[in-house]
Parts: sequence; structure tokens; C-alpha cells
Amino acid sequence: MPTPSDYNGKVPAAAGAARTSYVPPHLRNRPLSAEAASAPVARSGGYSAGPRNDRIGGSSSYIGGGGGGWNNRSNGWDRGREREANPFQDDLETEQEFGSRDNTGINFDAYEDIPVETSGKDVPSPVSTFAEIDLGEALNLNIKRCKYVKPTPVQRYAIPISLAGRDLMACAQTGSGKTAAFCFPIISGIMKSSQSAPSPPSFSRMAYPFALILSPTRELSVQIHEEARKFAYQTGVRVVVAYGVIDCSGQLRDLEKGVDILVATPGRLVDLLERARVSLQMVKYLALDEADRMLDMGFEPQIRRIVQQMDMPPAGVRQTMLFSATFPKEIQCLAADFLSNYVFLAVGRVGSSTDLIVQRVEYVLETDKRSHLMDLLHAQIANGNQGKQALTLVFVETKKGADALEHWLCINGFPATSIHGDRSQQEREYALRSFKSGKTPILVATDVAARGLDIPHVAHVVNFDLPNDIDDYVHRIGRTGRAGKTGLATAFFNDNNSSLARPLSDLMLEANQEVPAWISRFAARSSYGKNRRGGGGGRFGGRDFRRDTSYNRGGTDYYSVGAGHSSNGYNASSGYGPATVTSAWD
Ligand SMILES: Nc1ncnc2c1ncn2[C@@H]1O[C@H](COP(=O)(O)OP(=O)(O)OP(=O)(O)O)[C@@H](O)[C@H]1O
Repeated sequence: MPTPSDYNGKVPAAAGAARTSYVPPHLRNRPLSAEAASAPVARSGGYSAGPRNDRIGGSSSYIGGGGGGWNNRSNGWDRGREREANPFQDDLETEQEFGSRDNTGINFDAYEDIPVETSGKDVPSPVSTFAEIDLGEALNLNIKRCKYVKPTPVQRYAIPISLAGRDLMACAQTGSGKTAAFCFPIISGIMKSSQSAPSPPSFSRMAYPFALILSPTRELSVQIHEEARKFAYQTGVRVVVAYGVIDCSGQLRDLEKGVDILVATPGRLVDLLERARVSLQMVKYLALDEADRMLDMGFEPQIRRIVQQMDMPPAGVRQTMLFSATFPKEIQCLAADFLSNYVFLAVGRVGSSTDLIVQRVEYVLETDKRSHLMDLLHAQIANGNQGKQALTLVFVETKKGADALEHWLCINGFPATSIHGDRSQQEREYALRSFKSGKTPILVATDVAARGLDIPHVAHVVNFDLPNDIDDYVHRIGRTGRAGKTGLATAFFNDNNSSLARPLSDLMLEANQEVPAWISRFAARSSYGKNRRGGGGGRFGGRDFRRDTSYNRGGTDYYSVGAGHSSNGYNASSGYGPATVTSAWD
């Protein structure tokens, strides 16, 4: 097995030969007969001479690239082999179900005055429009097809930083467009560099992705894959997903056809690496979505295995991007192992919720929860919010609890389905489809659905059982109030949740929510320091942990706050306890 040092500065020996089933992106617009004749030649500098260095300063000087550095890719990857399906088709169907999903009407002005902080050395400047960024014609066309008119704040900052080749740790609120923020630079980078990129060995059935995007759940990987396919449509960049256990042979066949961007869950990827079906030696871009979750106790060993113990180029050679809405200090500290000279970006306060979500907390005894939920659902119907146009997501603590509540709702006349780790892959996919389409407008879920899922028309999130960790609460309620739209989140609180009282009331105050007096009394009573944000007073910490004076690596100046960006609202972080592991996570 090749090691990163084998790879560094050198491409695989068989780089000159094209595989029978794999067509590298730079050859995909050429007639088939020309492909064999113009098989790629290894770059002298290996990956270190790739898009990362070439792009610094925003210039378009790409090795092997003529003119503005762009390959003229007017088509997708379907030359004579497999037709590239139109990934926008599903959107049309959803629009028919629910009416328009027009992103142009999105109230992104709601994000405009949000404080942004960057730290790190020589942070590239943000942009205001997509036109200011040299993403390439094909990608720009897809941005238009997605109806994205202007970049969201996290995109305004993160895209230029990533295009400049810098590693990035980015924290931005739920529903604020982080997926595109890491997908655009990856797709653009692959498009630009691929004219001179090596092709994988011809004799191998192994896949050699240029980019790896890891996420914690199957559903999120599927969603990122769907989004990335839209952004990459007809760019010549091929996106493949690997997750779960379902249809393993189908996924293997997809991999064998060639992959530029591999979206995967960690467990599935480890399996593919062990079976020698995937090699990471050509990975130039590594993105971890929900990065704090990926690096907490549950996933960290698998991530270390993938990133540090296989054949992936090391930090500094590859480009690494970490994204989440929450980034506890101890996880930031851990994440620094995977990064090199990185920029820290915080859009809004780290771990804060958006004030587009109206948050309500109600005191409800365990025994009263079901009838209380029923009251809420009846009220929604009375207010005309139920039905196809308004979906309700109900979070519970356990898989058994999810099954029981789903059953109870159904027998009481509320069309509900459920998603949790004990359901089969098919059942999970079916439940999600049924919920998204409005067929069953109530979804009962464990934390498996807490992060990342972008389901339009979720109007109400109910925390039937509150989580133990405030960060999980932030992600859960973030399933509504996305992309500038408003949403409602209701939490059932009782004495069992007293340790959450303080961080919850702090979070609600941060988001300009009305905090009931009784929860403030709970907060005053509960002991400090129990939760990540439990200690240190009213405003919980949230910023680049390198700015903490206790962090010292030989006196290096690791940060400087980005000039011209607001730095208000950040205080010294303190009081983070150990990360808690959520139950029922798959
Ligand atoms: N520039 C844009 N203009 C309009 N809509 C956008 C833009 N960027 C993203 N969106 C839309 O915003 C929604 C939320 O984006 P996304 O799922 O990437 O959010 P996120 O920040 O990753 O959320 P989470 O933290 O929950 O994972 C998506 O429906 C996406 O299509």
C-alpha cells in the first residue's frame, strides 16, 4: 500500500494509463478516440503543485491550463458510457408537491448584520457576490440553476479562503449554506487542476478520489451527495456516495466507474479501505461536515484511522476543511491535529442558534407529554399550519421511544413515521421520503436526524425529550428556520432536564428569545460547569481556541483577528466540560 510519503511529490507509477472504466475529468469532454492518445502525464510536482498553490492570490495560472485556466467543460461525464442524470429533476418534483422552492425569495438579509470573526495568518478577503469569485462557467450555471442569487455570509468568507488553498475551521449557524461553502471550492479546484492531474493505475479496481467529504450519518451523506451532484452537473466532476450496508455491490460498481469526489460515512469508508476498494493517496481535499461530531468520542478513532493511518497525504499537502454550527473548545483543540496553518471562521457566535427560530420552552411532566403534544398538533391544525405545507419533527431520546410515539400518534389519527438507528436502511429512506413529501407530515426521530438534514417546509421542531447537550439542541432546532426562513421550536422541559436550564436560557437570550422566569430559576439552582457552557456566567464562550491564553505552542503567534470584521460578541471561553455522547445515535 503506498504511503503519503510515496505520494508526496510523486504520482502513482501507472499515471499514464487510462482505466477501461474510469475517465478522468480532464479527458471527459474529448472524443473517445482522443482519450487514449492524450493520456495524462504525471505532474512533476505531484499534488503540491496542484490548485492549492496555483490559486493563491486569485490568479488563474494553472499548470497545463491555457487561457484563464479553465477547461472548456460544456458536458458532464457521460461520454459514450453512462448518461449523467439531471440532478435537478427531484427539485421539480418537490416543487410540484409543495409549490415553489424558490431560493431567490429567501430572506438572507436576516444574516447581513451577523458578526463575523476570522483568525489566522493572512486571511483572504471575503467577497459580496458569486461574480467576484472565479468558480468557472459550468459551476456558475449550476449556482443559477439552484437559484442562489448571492452567497450567504459563510459562503462569502469560506469560499475565498478555501480557493486560496487554506485549511479552514468554519463555524456558522444551522441552515446558513455550509454545504455549498465547502462543495464549491472542491468542485472548482478539481475542474481547474484536472488538466494536469494524474489518472489512477490502469490495473486496479481501486477508486482514487481527489476529494473526500465525510459526514456522520447515512442520510446526511446522501443529502450532501445530492447537493454536490447538482453543483457538479456537467462540470465533468463525478460525485459518488458510500454509506451504510445497503446495495453494497451498487456502490462498488459506482466507485469502479470512477470518482472525483467521494462522500461517505466513516464506517463505510473504513470498510472500503480495508477491502482495498478505495485509496486515499490522491486526496487533495478533505472536508468534514458536522466536524465536531466527527471528532467527538464516537467517531474520533475512525477519523484518525482514515486521515492519519491510511494513505492520505498529510495535513499541509492536502487541504482540510472542517464545518459545523457548533465547535466546543476541546474539539477545536483535537481538530487542530488535522489542520495546517488554518483560518478559523465564526459566522455568528460559535454554537449559537439563529433568531429566525422562535424558541418556546414549556414545563411538561413526563406523564403529560403525549397529551401536550396532541394539543400542539391540534392547535396547528386549527391554525391551518398542518397538512402538506407544514412538517413537524419530534425529537425523542430513545429508539424504543420513537417507535412507541409513532404508533401512538398513528392510532390517534396523526399520520406519523419514524427514523432511528434500529430501523433498516430501506425503512429509514422510506420514512424520510414520506415525511419530505408531506405524506406523513410528522416525523418522530432520535438524534440520527438532528444534524445537517435540510428538509424544506419543516415548520415546527418539538423536543419531546430534551437532549443532554446544548449543542445537540442547537442542531435539532436547526432543522427549521433554514436559509433565511422562520421556524418554531418547542421544548418540553421538566425536572429531569435541570442541567440544561442554564445553557438553554443563555442560548435563548443570545437569540433574543423570551425566557420564562421559571427556567431562569432552574438555571440559578443548577450547578455550574455541568454542561459545556454551564460555567463562566451568562455568555458562553465561542471563538478560536488558539486565542485562549492557556493555549501555547512555543510562543507562536497563531492568530490575528481579521481586519475589518466585527469581533464583538466573543468572550474568553471557559467552563467547557467533557463532551457528552448522545444516546440513540447511529
Ligand atoms: N447562496 C444561497 N442562496 C440561496 N439558498 C442557499 C444558498 N446557499 C445555500 N442555500 C440553501 O440553504 C439551505 C441550507 O443550506 P445547508 O444545508 O448547506 O445549511 P448548513 O449550514 O449546512 O446547515 P446545517 O448546519 O443544519 O447542516 C439549503 O436548502 C440550500 O440549498
